[in-house]
Amino acid sequence: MLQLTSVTKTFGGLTAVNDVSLHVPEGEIVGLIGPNGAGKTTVFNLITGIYQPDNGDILFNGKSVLGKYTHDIVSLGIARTFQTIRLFHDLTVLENVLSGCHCRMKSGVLTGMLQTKALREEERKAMIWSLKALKTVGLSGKETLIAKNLAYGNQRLLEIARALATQPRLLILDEPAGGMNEQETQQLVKLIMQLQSQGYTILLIEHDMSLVMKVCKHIVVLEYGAKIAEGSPEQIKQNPKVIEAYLGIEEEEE
Ligand SMILES: Nc1ncnc2c1ncn2[C@@H]1O[C@H](COP(=O)(O)OP(=O)(O)OP(=O)(O)O)[C@@H](O)[C@H]1O
Repeated sequence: MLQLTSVTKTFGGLTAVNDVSLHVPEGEIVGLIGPNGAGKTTVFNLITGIYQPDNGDILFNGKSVLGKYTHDIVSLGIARTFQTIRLFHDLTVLENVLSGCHCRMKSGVLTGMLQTKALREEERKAMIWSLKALKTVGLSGKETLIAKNLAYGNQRLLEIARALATQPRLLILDEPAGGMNEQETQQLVKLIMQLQSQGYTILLIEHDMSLVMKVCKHIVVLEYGAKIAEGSPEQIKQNPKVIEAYLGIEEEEE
């Protein structure tokens, strides 16, 4: 479904992503891990059109997304969440999810002013999708709450619901368990597996290794922008380069 081929991105003299190739097959959950500053979020920003690579190509369902605007990439079926929660904090839970439906609505300013039947039908569908997305992530009953008043873990789930409301085929999650407690993380594991069983393909950045090892079939490891390993959770756990990359960090922190 998603194929990155020899993708490189530099910022001034820094090579944030160095000749990275990775493949996310349809229906699978692929993990992207690596120490801080390894280039993981930059890879997400390249896939979603926030940055353009200096070299390489990014194909989604066989077609290059290079040069496309982020909103066009969302329309193609790629949705993401962010490492730092980016909600409309003063809007309700439901309004936040409805905002995700916007990319699927065709009505313009004129139909909006005229309140046409087509617009009302689109709004009805957006409402159905939004309620469905909230139900999927377990936030039914919280529709009228103001987003900023939700517990932190629920704000992360709301971000996932908003991403689902764009009706994606590929969901990319940037540290979805960040800041979650143990119980919230367990629920998240269940949700991610449930999303896969519903047909979503998932690419995941996560520092919580037990979550990554539980949900991912395939894991790609970056260090200093370059891919140093990839394989099954078992292969990754035993890979000397990966162990060294992570042990190196622990030693530095001591
Ligand atoms: N817009 C930018 N301008 C300059 N440097 C950047 C920019 N974005 C990222 N970088 C640098 O690129 C490198 C990779 O950053 P990136 O955020 O992709 O890493 P990461 O693996 O996601 O890290 P973390 O786990 O801490 O989120 C870092 O050295 C970072 O400082």
